[in-house]
Amino acid sequence: MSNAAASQTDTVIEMAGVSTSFGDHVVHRDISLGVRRAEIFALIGGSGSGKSTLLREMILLQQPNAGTVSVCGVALQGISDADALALRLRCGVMFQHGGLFGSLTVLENIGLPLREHTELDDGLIKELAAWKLQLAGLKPEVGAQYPTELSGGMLKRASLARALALDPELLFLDEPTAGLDPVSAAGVDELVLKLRELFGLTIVMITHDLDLLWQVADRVAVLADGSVAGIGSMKELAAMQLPAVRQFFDGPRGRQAQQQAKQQEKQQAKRQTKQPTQEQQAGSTPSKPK
Ligand SMILES: Nc1ncnc2c1ncn2[C@@H]1O[C@H](COP(=O)(O)OP(=O)(O)OP(=O)(O)O)[C@@H](O)[C@H]1O
Repeated sequence: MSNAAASQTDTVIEMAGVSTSFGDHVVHRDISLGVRRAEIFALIGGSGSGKSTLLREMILLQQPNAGTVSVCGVALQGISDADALALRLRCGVMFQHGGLFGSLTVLENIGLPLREHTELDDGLIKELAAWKLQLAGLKPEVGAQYPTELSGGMLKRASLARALALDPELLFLDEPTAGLDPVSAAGVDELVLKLRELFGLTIVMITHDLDLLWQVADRVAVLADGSVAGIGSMKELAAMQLPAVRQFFDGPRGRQAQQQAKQQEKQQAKRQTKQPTQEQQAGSTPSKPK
């Protein structure tokens, strides 16, 4: 495969020259970016910088005024209803406020996409919903509860379980740790990494959570003044001298998250030097049974 062809298939979401306005209010000016297969890609920016609007444009909830968006190789402009539905079924979305139906139990909420979009019988739907509940880190008994009975962290996990119901290829997370205590938020870091590792999901998330960004994001796009002010790994962004980017790193939370990330990197490096590598293990003589 040529390099050009390889890079095309590796880019799952492609936005080119995207401009968006609401009346006179210009939100995006000529934004271009690509999200690669199986990467964890984050959108950050100040309040009102257009993160949610950009995400909505990726999941067919909004049309830009100009430019092109393609997802999994499908151009979204002028897409037919049938193709739009097919594409939506390949995308799991976890909305910021959960979006679960209050009149349904957690298990019924998780099973809803399966009930709507598959011919599976009730028993199988229940089983699959229970598996997604477990995958999202919730105990089986939570399935019988109603959304109003759940803590903020549990609600996010239940919403994530529903987003995973149809085994999506792409997962969109809108502020997955907003409103969570640090322990619950740290659990989300691990969960996001696990999902990518287990299923090779491509994950796009909006977050203000610097810990989450340092721990899980492969690349981050910083939106400011209608454009992408910077794009790269957190390390690369931290080294940039762009004012819009620096704002995220120079506050007390930014410094703390950076220090924490550096410490974890050091600890990991130490652990790696102590542990024998797989090659070393494979090559070592097995100890004699005692
Ligand atoms: N449907 C709409 N009609 C009019 N204006 C809108 C609409 N949707 C978004 N906007 C405006 O577009 C701008 C960008 O909104 P958006 O929600 O994308 O920002 P954001 O970066 O996600 O903000 P936040 O971090 O506060 O959620 C805001 O000024 C918002 O008021």
